[in-house]
Amino acid sequence: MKIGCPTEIKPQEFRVGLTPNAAREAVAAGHEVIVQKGAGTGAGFTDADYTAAGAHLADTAQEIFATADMIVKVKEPQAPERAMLREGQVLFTYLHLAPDPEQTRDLLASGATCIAYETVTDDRGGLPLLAPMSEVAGRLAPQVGAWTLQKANGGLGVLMGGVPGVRPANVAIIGGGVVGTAAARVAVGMGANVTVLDRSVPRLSYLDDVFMGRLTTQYSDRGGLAELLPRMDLVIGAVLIPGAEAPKLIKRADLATMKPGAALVDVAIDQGGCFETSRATTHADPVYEVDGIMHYCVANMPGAVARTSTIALGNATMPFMLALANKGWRQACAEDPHLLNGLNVHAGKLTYYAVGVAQGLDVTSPQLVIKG
Ligand SMILES: NC(=O)C1=CN([C@@H]2O[C@H](COP(=O)(O)OP(=O)(O)OC[C@H]3O[C@@H](n4cnc5c(N)ncnc54)[C@H](O)[C@@H]3O)[C@@H](O)[C@H]2O)C=CC1
Ligand SMILES: CC(=O)C(=O)O
Ligand SMILES: [Mg+2]
Repeated sequence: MKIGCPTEIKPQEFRVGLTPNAAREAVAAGHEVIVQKGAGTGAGFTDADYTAAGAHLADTAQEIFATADMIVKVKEPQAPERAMLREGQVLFTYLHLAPDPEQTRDLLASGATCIAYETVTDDRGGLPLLAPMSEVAGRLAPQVGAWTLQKANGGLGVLMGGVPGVRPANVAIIGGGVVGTAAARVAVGMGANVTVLDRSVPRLSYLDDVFMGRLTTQYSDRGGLAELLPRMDLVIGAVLIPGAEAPKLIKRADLATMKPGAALVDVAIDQGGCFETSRATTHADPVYEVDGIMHYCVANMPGAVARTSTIALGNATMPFMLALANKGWRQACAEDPHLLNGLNVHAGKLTYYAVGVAQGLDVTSPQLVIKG
Protein backbone atom coordinates (compact mmCIF):
# COMPACT_ATOMS: atom_id res chain seq x y z
CA MET A 1 0.00 0.00 0.00
CA LYS A 2 1.08 3.57 -0.57
CA ILE A 3 0.89 5.58 2.66
CA GLY A 4 0.92 9.37 2.39
CA CYS A 5 1.70 11.96 5.03
CA PRO A 6 1.06 15.61 4.12
CA THR A 7 2.22 18.68 6.06
CA GLU A 8 -0.42 19.83 8.56
CA ILE A 9 -2.05 23.07 7.39
CA LYS A 10 -4.19 24.01 10.40
CA PRO A 11 -2.82 27.33 11.74
CA GLN A 12 0.02 26.88 14.24
CA GLU A 13 -0.09 23.09 13.95
CA PHE A 14 3.46 21.76 14.00
CA ARG A 15 2.82 18.05 14.57
CA VAL A 16 3.16 15.46 11.81
CA GLY A 17 1.18 12.24 11.29
CA LEU A 18 4.10 9.88 10.73
CA THR A 19 7.40 9.92 12.62
CA PRO A 20 10.48 8.69 10.77
CA ASN A 21 10.36 5.59 12.99
CA ALA A 22 6.76 4.88 11.97
CA ALA A 23 7.72 5.38 8.32
CA ARG A 24 10.62 2.92 8.80
CA GLU A 25 8.25 0.26 10.21
CA ALA A 26 5.82 0.71 7.33
CA VAL A 27 8.61 0.45 4.74
CA ALA A 28 9.95 -2.67 6.49
CA ALA A 29 6.46 -4.19 6.20
CA GLY A 30 6.64 -3.71 2.43
CA HIS A 31 4.73 -0.45 2.01
CA GLU A 32 5.65 2.67 0.12
CA VAL A 33 5.67 5.82 2.26
CA ILE A 34 5.45 9.28 0.76
CA VAL A 35 5.95 12.33 2.99
CA GLN A 36 5.53 15.96 1.98
CA LYS A 37 8.82 17.87 2.05
CA GLY A 38 9.12 19.78 5.31
CA ALA A 39 6.22 17.93 6.97
CA GLY A 40 8.34 16.98 9.98
CA THR A 41 10.20 20.25 10.42
CA GLY A 42 7.95 21.66 13.15
CA ALA A 43 8.39 18.50 15.18
CA GLY A 44 12.17 18.46 14.70
CA PHE A 45 12.33 15.81 11.95
CA THR A 46 14.21 16.61 8.75
CA ASP A 47 13.48 15.38 5.23
CA ALA A 48 16.74 13.42 5.49
CA ASP A 49 15.36 11.59 8.56
CA TYR A 50 12.47 10.38 6.41
CA THR A 51 14.56 9.38 3.40
CA ALA A 52 16.94 7.54 5.75
CA ALA A 53 13.87 5.64 6.98
CA GLY A 54 13.09 4.62 3.39
CA ALA A 55 10.30 7.13 2.68
CA HIS A 56 9.97 9.12 -0.53
CA LEU A 57 9.45 12.87 -0.51
CA ALA A 58 6.73 14.76 -2.37
CA ASP A 59 6.80 18.46 -3.22
CA THR A 60 3.08 19.03 -2.66
CA ALA A 61 0.10 17.78 -0.71
CA GLN A 62 -1.72 17.40 -4.06
CA GLU A 63 0.77 14.71 -5.11
CA ILE A 64 0.15 12.83 -1.86
CA PHE A 65 -3.65 13.02 -1.95
CA ALA A 66 -3.66 12.06 -5.65
CA THR A 67 -1.59 8.91 -5.23
CA ALA A 68 -1.75 7.52 -1.66
CA ASP A 69 -4.08 4.67 -0.69
CA MET A 70 -4.08 5.86 2.91
CA ILE A 71 -3.49 9.37 4.28
CA VAL A 72 -2.10 9.57 7.83
CA LYS A 73 -2.44 12.97 9.50
CA VAL A 74 -2.90 14.63 12.88
CA LYS A 75 -5.69 17.20 12.69
CA GLU A 76 -9.08 16.96 11.05
CA PRO A 77 -8.72 17.64 7.30
CA GLN A 78 -9.10 21.31 6.47
CA ALA A 79 -11.34 22.38 3.56
CA PRO A 80 -8.60 22.27 0.86
CA GLU A 81 -7.56 18.81 2.07
CA ARG A 82 -11.16 17.58 2.09
CA ALA A 83 -11.47 18.68 -1.52
CA MET A 84 -8.57 16.35 -2.42
CA LEU A 85 -9.87 13.21 -0.66
CA ARG A 86 -10.99 10.47 -3.04
CA GLU A 87 -13.39 7.56 -3.13
CA GLY A 88 -11.62 4.42 -1.96
CA GLN A 89 -8.96 6.36 -0.06
CA VAL A 90 -8.48 5.77 3.67
CA LEU A 91 -8.04 8.75 5.99
CA PHE A 92 -6.58 8.04 9.44
CA THR A 93 -6.48 11.12 11.71
CA TYR A 94 -8.39 13.08 14.38
CA LEU A 95 -11.82 14.11 13.06
CA HIS A 96 -13.99 15.40 15.98
CA LEU A 97 -17.04 15.32 13.69
CA ALA A 98 -19.88 15.80 16.20
CA PRO A 99 -19.61 19.61 16.43
CA ASP A 100 -18.50 20.03 12.78
CA PRO A 101 -21.33 19.58 10.22
CA GLU A 102 -19.31 21.14 7.39
CA GLN A 103 -16.51 18.63 7.74
CA THR A 104 -19.02 15.79 8.09
CA ARG A 105 -20.73 16.85 4.84
CA ASP A 106 -17.43 17.04 2.95
CA LEU A 107 -16.16 13.69 4.21
CA LEU A 108 -19.46 12.03 3.24
CA ALA A 109 -19.24 13.66 -0.20
CA SER A 110 -15.62 12.53 -0.70
CA GLY A 111 -16.47 8.81 -0.76
CA ALA A 112 -13.39 8.14 1.39
CA THR A 113 -13.15 5.81 4.39
CA CYS A 114 -12.45 7.97 7.44
CA ILE A 115 -11.18 6.48 10.68
CA ALA A 116 -11.03 8.86 13.65
CA TYR A 117 -8.25 8.49 16.19
CA GLU A 118 -10.46 9.80 18.98
CA THR A 119 -13.08 7.05 18.79
CA VAL A 120 -10.76 4.03 18.57
CA THR A 121 -11.17 2.13 21.84
CA ASP A 122 -9.27 -0.41 23.96
CA ASP A 123 -10.41 -3.31 26.09
CA ARG A 124 -10.10 -1.32 29.33
CA GLY A 125 -12.71 1.20 28.23
CA GLY A 126 -10.09 3.77 27.20
CA LEU A 127 -9.39 5.75 24.04
CA PRO A 128 -5.79 4.79 23.23
CA LEU A 129 -5.29 7.23 20.35
CA LEU A 130 -6.80 10.17 22.23
CA ALA A 131 -5.03 9.40 25.53
CA PRO A 132 -1.50 10.51 24.58
CA MET A 133 -2.75 13.92 23.40
CA SER A 134 -5.04 14.18 26.42
CA GLU A 135 -1.98 13.62 28.62
CA VAL A 136 -0.26 16.48 26.84
CA ALA A 137 -3.26 18.85 26.83
CA GLY A 138 -3.97 18.02 30.47
CA ARG A 139 -0.42 18.83 31.51
CA LEU A 140 -0.54 22.05 29.50
CA ALA A 141 -3.92 23.20 30.86
CA PRO A 142 -2.74 24.53 34.28
CA GLN A 143 0.29 26.07 32.55
CA VAL A 144 -1.86 28.04 30.07
CA GLY A 145 -4.38 28.73 32.84
CA ALA A 146 -1.63 30.21 35.00
CA TRP A 147 -0.55 32.39 32.07
CA THR A 148 -4.15 33.51 31.45
CA LEU A 149 -4.45 34.51 35.14
CA GLN A 150 -1.61 37.02 34.73
CA LYS A 151 -2.75 40.66 34.60
CA ALA A 152 -1.16 41.36 31.22
CA ASN A 153 -3.29 38.61 29.73
CA GLY A 154 -6.55 39.92 31.21
CA GLY A 155 -6.49 37.68 34.27
CA LEU A 156 -7.09 38.18 37.96
CA GLY A 157 -3.42 38.50 38.82
CA VAL A 158 -3.32 35.40 41.01
CA LEU A 159 -0.30 33.10 41.27
CA MET A 160 -1.20 29.39 41.12
CA GLY A 161 0.77 28.38 44.20
CA GLY A 162 0.39 31.63 46.15
CA VAL A 163 3.33 32.46 48.41
CA PRO A 164 3.85 31.93 52.15
CA GLY A 165 1.12 33.95 53.83
CA VAL A 166 -1.02 34.28 50.66
CA ARG A 167 -3.54 31.64 49.62
CA PRO A 168 -2.97 29.66 46.39
CA ALA A 169 -5.35 29.81 43.42
CA ASN A 170 -8.57 27.78 43.58
CA VAL A 171 -8.72 25.49 40.55
CA ALA A 172 -11.70 23.37 39.51
CA ILE A 173 -11.23 20.62 36.94
CA ILE A 174 -14.49 19.34 35.43
CA GLY A 175 -13.95 15.79 34.16
CA GLY A 176 -11.40 13.56 35.88
CA GLY A 177 -10.41 11.35 32.94
CA VAL A 178 -7.05 11.46 31.17
CA VAL A 179 -7.00 15.26 30.64
CA GLY A 180 -8.40 15.94 34.11
CA THR A 181 -5.97 13.66 35.91
CA ALA A 182 -2.95 15.06 34.07
CA ALA A 183 -4.18 18.61 34.76
CA ALA A 184 -4.68 17.77 38.43
CA ARG A 185 -1.15 16.42 38.72
CA VAL A 186 0.36 19.64 37.35
CA ALA A 187 -2.01 22.01 39.20
CA VAL A 188 -1.31 20.20 42.49
CA GLY A 189 2.40 20.33 41.69
CA MET A 190 2.14 24.09 41.15
CA GLY A 191 0.66 24.37 44.64
CA ALA A 192 -2.92 25.25 43.67
CA ASN A 193 -5.97 24.28 45.71
CA VAL A 194 -7.57 21.74 43.36
CA THR A 195 -11.10 20.29 43.15
CA VAL A 196 -11.91 17.64 40.52
CA LEU A 197 -15.53 17.06 39.52
CA ASP A 198 -16.75 13.97 37.66
CA ARG A 199 -19.98 12.06 37.12
CA SER A 200 -18.21 8.75 37.65
CA VAL A 201 -17.94 7.87 41.33
CA PRO A 202 -15.39 5.09 40.61
CA ARG A 203 -13.25 7.70 38.85
CA LEU A 204 -13.51 10.05 41.84
CA SER A 205 -12.52 7.13 44.14
CA TYR A 206 -9.49 6.47 41.97
CA LEU A 207 -8.42 10.13 42.12
CA ASP A 208 -9.01 10.24 45.86
CA ASP A 209 -6.74 7.18 46.26
CA VAL A 210 -4.00 8.35 43.96
CA PHE A 211 -3.75 11.93 45.19
CA MET A 212 -3.99 10.97 48.88
CA GLY A 213 -5.63 14.14 50.17
CA ARG A 214 -3.78 16.57 47.89
CA LEU A 215 -7.01 17.41 46.06
CA THR A 216 -10.75 17.43 46.74
CA THR A 217 -13.18 15.35 44.69
CA GLN A 218 -16.77 16.42 44.08
CA TYR A 219 -19.67 14.84 42.21
CA SER A 220 -20.45 16.87 39.09
CA ASP A 221 -23.95 18.30 39.20
CA ARG A 222 -25.47 21.72 38.53
CA GLY A 223 -25.95 22.66 42.17
CA GLY A 224 -22.48 21.70 43.28
CA LEU A 225 -20.83 23.50 40.38
CA ALA A 226 -22.92 26.65 40.94
CA GLU A 227 -21.76 26.72 44.57
CA LEU A 228 -18.13 26.27 43.58
CA LEU A 229 -17.85 28.80 40.75
CA PRO A 230 -17.83 32.08 42.74
CA ARG A 231 -14.71 30.90 44.59
CA MET A 232 -12.74 29.64 41.58
CA ASP A 233 -9.80 31.45 39.98
CA LEU A 234 -9.35 28.87 37.19
CA VAL A 235 -11.75 26.28 35.78
CA ILE A 236 -10.50 23.60 33.40
CA GLY A 237 -13.11 21.86 31.20
CA ALA A 238 -12.09 18.24 30.57
CA VAL A 239 -15.30 16.25 30.10
CA LEU A 240 -15.93 13.77 27.32
CA ILE A 241 -18.81 11.66 26.13
CA PRO A 242 -16.93 9.74 23.41
CA GLY A 243 -17.64 10.95 19.90
CA ALA A 244 -20.47 13.21 21.08
CA GLU A 245 -20.79 16.97 21.37
CA ALA A 246 -19.65 18.10 24.84
CA PRO A 247 -22.42 19.00 27.33
CA LYS A 248 -22.50 22.74 28.18
CA LEU A 249 -21.83 22.66 31.91
CA ILE A 250 -21.12 26.36 32.52
CA LYS A 251 -23.83 28.63 31.07
CA ARG A 252 -23.38 32.26 30.14
CA ALA A 253 -25.41 33.36 33.18
CA ASP A 254 -22.94 31.51 35.45
CA LEU A 255 -20.12 33.85 34.40
CA ALA A 256 -21.71 36.71 36.36
CA THR A 257 -21.27 34.65 39.55
CA MET A 258 -17.50 34.33 38.99
CA LYS A 259 -14.69 36.71 39.95
CA PRO A 260 -13.91 39.17 37.12
CA GLY A 261 -10.62 38.06 35.58
CA ALA A 262 -11.10 34.39 36.48
CA ALA A 263 -10.01 32.02 33.70
CA LEU A 264 -11.75 29.19 31.86
CA VAL A 265 -9.59 26.72 29.93
CA ASP A 266 -11.89 24.60 27.75
CA VAL A 267 -9.85 21.57 26.71
CA ALA A 268 -13.06 19.88 25.51
CA ILE A 269 -13.37 22.54 22.79
CA ASP A 270 -12.50 20.01 20.09
CA GLN A 271 -15.82 18.30 20.89
CA GLY A 272 -17.60 21.65 20.81
CA GLY A 273 -16.59 22.86 24.29
CA CYS A 274 -18.18 22.34 27.71
CA PHE A 275 -18.82 26.02 28.45
CA GLU A 276 -21.66 27.78 26.62
CA THR A 277 -19.44 30.79 25.82
CA SER A 278 -16.54 28.76 24.38
CA ARG A 279 -15.47 29.14 20.77
CA ALA A 280 -12.35 27.61 19.28
CA THR A 281 -9.23 29.80 19.34
CA THR A 282 -5.72 29.33 17.97
CA HIS A 283 -2.23 29.37 19.49
CA ALA A 284 -1.70 32.69 17.69
CA ASP A 285 -4.64 34.34 19.48
CA PRO A 286 -5.63 31.97 22.29
CA VAL A 287 -7.61 34.07 24.78
CA TYR A 288 -10.77 36.19 24.65
CA GLU A 289 -13.08 37.69 27.24
CA VAL A 290 -16.81 37.25 27.82
CA ASP A 291 -18.56 39.08 30.69
CA GLY A 292 -15.22 39.70 32.41
CA ILE A 293 -14.13 36.03 32.30
CA MET A 294 -11.07 35.06 30.27
CA HIS A 295 -11.52 32.07 27.94
CA TYR A 296 -8.67 29.92 26.56
CA CYS A 297 -10.11 27.49 23.97
CA VAL A 298 -7.31 26.20 21.73
CA ALA A 299 -8.52 23.09 19.91
CA ASN A 300 -5.04 21.74 19.17
CA MET A 301 -3.20 22.39 22.42
CA PRO A 302 -0.66 19.55 21.91
CA GLY A 303 0.57 21.34 18.77
CA ALA A 304 2.33 23.78 21.13
CA VAL A 305 4.76 21.03 22.10
CA ALA A 306 4.89 19.43 18.70
CA ARG A 307 7.90 17.22 19.21
CA THR A 308 6.72 15.57 22.43
CA SER A 309 3.21 15.26 21.00
CA THR A 310 4.24 13.85 17.62
CA ILE A 311 6.33 11.12 19.20
CA ALA A 312 3.64 10.27 21.77
CA LEU A 313 0.93 10.17 19.08
CA GLY A 314 3.13 8.15 16.72
CA ASN A 315 3.80 5.56 19.42
CA ALA A 316 0.06 5.08 19.87
CA THR A 317 -1.05 5.13 16.22
CA MET A 318 1.73 2.96 14.78
CA PRO A 319 0.21 -0.50 15.45
CA PHE A 320 -3.16 0.59 14.05
CA MET A 321 -1.57 2.27 11.03
CA LEU A 322 0.38 -0.92 10.32
CA ALA A 323 -2.73 -3.10 10.71
CA LEU A 324 -4.63 -0.88 8.24
CA ALA A 325 -1.74 -1.00 5.79
CA ASN A 326 -1.01 -4.72 6.12
CA LYS A 327 -4.58 -6.00 6.03
CA GLY A 328 -6.52 -3.23 4.32
CA TRP A 329 -9.10 -1.25 6.31
CA ARG A 330 -11.93 -3.74 5.87
CA GLN A 331 -10.10 -6.79 7.22
CA ALA A 332 -8.26 -4.78 9.89
CA CYS A 333 -11.58 -3.41 11.19
CA ALA A 334 -13.29 -6.80 10.91
CA GLU A 335 -10.58 -8.38 13.05
CA ASP A 336 -10.40 -5.59 15.64
CA PRO A 337 -13.65 -4.22 17.08
CA HIS A 338 -11.67 -1.41 18.74
CA LEU A 339 -10.37 -0.17 15.39
CA LEU A 340 -13.88 -0.59 13.94
CA ASN A 341 -15.06 1.87 16.63
CA GLY A 342 -12.83 4.41 14.90
CA LEU A 343 -14.78 4.14 11.64
CA ASN A 344 -16.83 7.35 11.31
CA VAL A 345 -17.46 7.58 7.56
CA HIS A 346 -17.33 5.10 4.67
CA ALA A 347 -18.26 5.66 1.02
CA GLY A 348 -20.81 8.38 1.71
CA LYS A 349 -22.27 6.71 4.83
CA LEU A 350 -21.97 7.99 8.38
CA THR A 351 -21.04 5.09 10.66
CA TYR A 352 -20.69 6.71 14.10
CA TYR A 353 -23.87 6.88 16.16
CA ALA A 354 -23.01 9.88 18.39
CA VAL A 355 -22.20 12.02 15.34
CA GLY A 356 -25.55 11.11 13.79
CA VAL A 357 -27.32 12.08 17.03
CA ALA A 358 -25.43 15.40 17.23
CA GLN A 359 -26.29 16.34 13.65
CA GLY A 360 -29.62 14.60 13.06
CA LEU A 361 -28.16 12.38 10.33
CA ASP A 362 -28.86 8.74 9.45
CA VAL A 363 -26.24 6.30 10.62
CA THR A 364 -25.30 2.96 9.04
CA SER A 365 -23.96 0.26 11.34
CA PRO A 366 -20.19 -0.09 10.93
CA GLN A 367 -20.63 -3.87 11.18
CA LEU A 368 -22.79 -3.67 8.05
CA VAL A 369 -20.38 -1.57 6.01
CA ILE A 370 -17.39 -3.83 6.63
CA LYS A 371 -19.36 -6.68 5.10
CA GLY A 372 -19.22 -4.66 1.85
N1 LIG B 1 -8.04 20.94 23.07
C1 LIG B 1 -7.16 20.01 22.82
O1 LIG B 1 -6.10 20.26 22.25
C2 LIG B 1 -7.38 18.61 23.25
C3 LIG B 1 -8.62 18.25 23.67
N2 LIG B 1 -8.87 17.00 24.15
C4 LIG B 1 -10.25 16.76 24.59
O2 LIG B 1 -10.35 16.74 26.01
C5 LIG B 1 -11.58 16.08 26.35
C6 LIG B 1 -11.34 15.09 27.50
O3 LIG B 1 -10.59 13.99 27.01
P1 LIG B 1 -10.12 12.78 27.95
O4 LIG B 1 -9.72 13.27 29.28
O5 LIG B 1 -9.17 11.98 27.15
O6 LIG B 1 -11.48 11.95 28.10
P2 LIG B 1 -11.77 10.83 29.21
O7 LIG B 1 -12.84 9.98 28.62
O8 LIG B 1 -10.52 10.20 29.69
O9 LIG B 1 -12.37 11.67 30.43
C7 LIG B 1 -13.57 12.36 30.35
C8 LIG B 1 -14.18 12.39 31.74
O10 LIG B 1 -15.34 13.24 31.70
C9 LIG B 1 -16.25 12.71 32.61
N3 LIG B 1 -17.56 13.32 32.39
C10 LIG B 1 -18.50 13.08 31.45
N4 LIG B 1 -19.56 13.88 31.64
C11 LIG B 1 -19.29 14.66 32.72
C12 LIG B 1 -19.98 15.67 33.41
N5 LIG B 1 -21.21 16.07 33.03
N6 LIG B 1 -19.36 16.26 34.47
C13 LIG B 1 -18.15 15.89 34.86
N7 LIG B 1 -17.44 14.92 34.26
C14 LIG B 1 -18.01 14.31 33.20
C15 LIG B 1 -16.18 11.22 32.37
O11 LIG B 1 -16.73 10.49 33.45
C16 LIG B 1 -14.67 11.03 32.23
O12 LIG B 1 -14.05 10.69 33.45
C17 LIG B 1 -12.07 15.46 25.05
O13 LIG B 1 -13.06 16.27 24.45
C18 LIG B 1 -10.84 15.43 24.17
O14 LIG B 1 -11.13 15.38 22.79
C19 LIG B 1 -7.89 16.04 24.23
C20 LIG B 1 -6.62 16.35 23.79
C21 LIG B 1 -6.28 17.64 23.21
C1 LIG C 1 -7.00 15.44 20.35
C2 LIG C 1 -6.78 16.57 19.45
O1 LIG C 1 -7.69 17.06 18.85
C3 LIG C 1 -5.47 17.12 19.29
O2 LIG C 1 -4.51 16.55 19.80
O3 LIG C 1 -5.35 18.16 18.62
MG1 LIG D 1 -8.26 18.96 19.04
